[in-house]
Amino acid sequence: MASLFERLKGENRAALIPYITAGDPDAQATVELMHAMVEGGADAIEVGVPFSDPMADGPVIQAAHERALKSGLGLRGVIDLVAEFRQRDSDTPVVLMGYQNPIEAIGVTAFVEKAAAAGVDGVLTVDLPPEEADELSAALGERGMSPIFLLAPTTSAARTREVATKGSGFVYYVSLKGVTGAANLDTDALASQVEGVREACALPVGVGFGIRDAETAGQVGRVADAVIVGSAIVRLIHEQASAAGGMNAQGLEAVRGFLAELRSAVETARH
Ligand SMILES: O=P(O)(O)OC[C@@H](O)[C@@H](O)c1c[nH]c2ccccc12
Repeated sequence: MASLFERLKGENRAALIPYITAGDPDAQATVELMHAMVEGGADAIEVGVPFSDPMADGPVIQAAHERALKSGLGLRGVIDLVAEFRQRDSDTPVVLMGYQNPIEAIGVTAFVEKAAAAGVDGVLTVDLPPEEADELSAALGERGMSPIFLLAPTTSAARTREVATKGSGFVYYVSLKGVTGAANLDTDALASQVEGVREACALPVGVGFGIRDAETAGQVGRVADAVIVGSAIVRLIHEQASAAGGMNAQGLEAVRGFLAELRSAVETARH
């Protein structure tokens, strides 16, 4: 994770990090989609773990969780998919993105062992605040994985400093109030907000929520260290999969093409 941000500093661009919900439209498609996104220009991938009550997520990603749960995919199955992805891609960082409950069901130690063996690089537990995450964070750190935490515009400087000491890899700055998939990203305000985070936290700053096309990706790529795109990709995957009754070559090509558009916006953002 750290070496990615080091390298991109040299290239003077932000990382492009797409999010997908594992198991949507099905488990096999997830691995193929991960490779397609890397081919399109993803620098790292956030893989969402299906959960019955994804309360930080808006309607697009909530529906993806429901579809994925129908296919019966759980946390263990998601980690197996990462291991399968690793057979053909040993570099691209993978961040597991999920809620606390499935981790507790497996147990922190068993979860961390399995994730490390599969080649997971970071874990973001949406509903686990840093002050309650010591056990998980320590176990992740011992196995070279990054605990990643969320910051919001409402997060105090004191709390930002705490996240700076407890997190690693990068911090995830939620650019607006509300749930994933919102449409009211204010990129003008973002520059000073990200500056504020940087004053209290030396980790790279990833920004997500409301980035939906090349234009918004470029605007965020000017000021953030990572541009995180979720709902727009999940929506595209669903459109393609429902039109074709599954993820076929054409669907994968559409996703690859969308990533390539985002990537070129991120590449030119600071030049
Ligand atoms: O969907 P958006 O608005 O593009 O935002 C990214 C987001 O979906 C992704 O990072 C994510 C998916 N589930 C989450 C839960 C909490 C925080 C972030 C996330």
